[in-house]
Amino acid sequence: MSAQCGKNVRLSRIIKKSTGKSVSVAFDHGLDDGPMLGNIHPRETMEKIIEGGADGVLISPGCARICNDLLCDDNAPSVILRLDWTNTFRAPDELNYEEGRNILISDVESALALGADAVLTFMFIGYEHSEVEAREIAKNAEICRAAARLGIPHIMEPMARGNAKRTAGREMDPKLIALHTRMAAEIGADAIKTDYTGDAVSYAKVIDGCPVPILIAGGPKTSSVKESLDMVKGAIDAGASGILLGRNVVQAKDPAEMIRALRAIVHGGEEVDYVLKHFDI
Ligand SMILES: O=C[C@H](O)COP(=O)(O)O
Repeated sequence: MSAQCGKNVRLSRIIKKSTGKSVSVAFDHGLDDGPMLGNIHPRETMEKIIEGGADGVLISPGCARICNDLLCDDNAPSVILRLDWTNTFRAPDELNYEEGRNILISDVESALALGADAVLTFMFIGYEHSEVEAREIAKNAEICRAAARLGIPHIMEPMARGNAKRTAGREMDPKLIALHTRMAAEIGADAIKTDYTGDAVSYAKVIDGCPVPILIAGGPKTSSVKESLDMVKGAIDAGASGILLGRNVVQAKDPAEMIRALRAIVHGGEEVDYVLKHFDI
């Protein structure tokens, strides 16, 4: 029971009790994709994330060290530590891999030592060779058991990727998202970060079939700010427990102001038009 107490306390720092929602930022791109707009100088971006008032921030073990003093600030977000690395997002366009590869780079004990309030791992489904998918499940089950022993929430990030005919190009397919989010919940996820389907009606069905909180992932920066706000509003209207957005925050004109705008929608229940009018985003 005491380990569950630890999970509850830590998860409440990320998904706030007052609204049942979270505005968290994914800032782990350097680990898989290297330097890019928004992460060239990690400490500068982290200062913006803190200024905006994010509830949680997803970072790599290295970034937890680089930003250690910033993460001790009064208003610093909770740390969600990424425990795995992947080349899935670079393949196949950059390196011509047939399929992505994924591997653990840290563990739950190390995450606690770095100050994490939660750990997070990918759970890819849909690779051509089913043993890769099986390894993904085994990886998540292993981390899940360690997290349960040590009282730290395990957020799983299930995603339909790979070249297999049954998943290729179907990342936002409501049936696949319903499948992998439910699988993650049944393995033991405390919360889930995953793709949005693109509309509130189909997402409400995903959420209805998933017994643990879902935070949406953002994906590439949208062509307009309104598009990303519409995505967030749709997910919240569908019953999502919040957001764990990356590029649409860290590549925004002003990431701090973007976080404040997102908080108005997610925690404040504001409409997109109101936010566009009242925030300089
Ligand atoms: O899942 C990977 C990263 O957390 C990316 O986040 P993003 O797609 O919202 O930029």
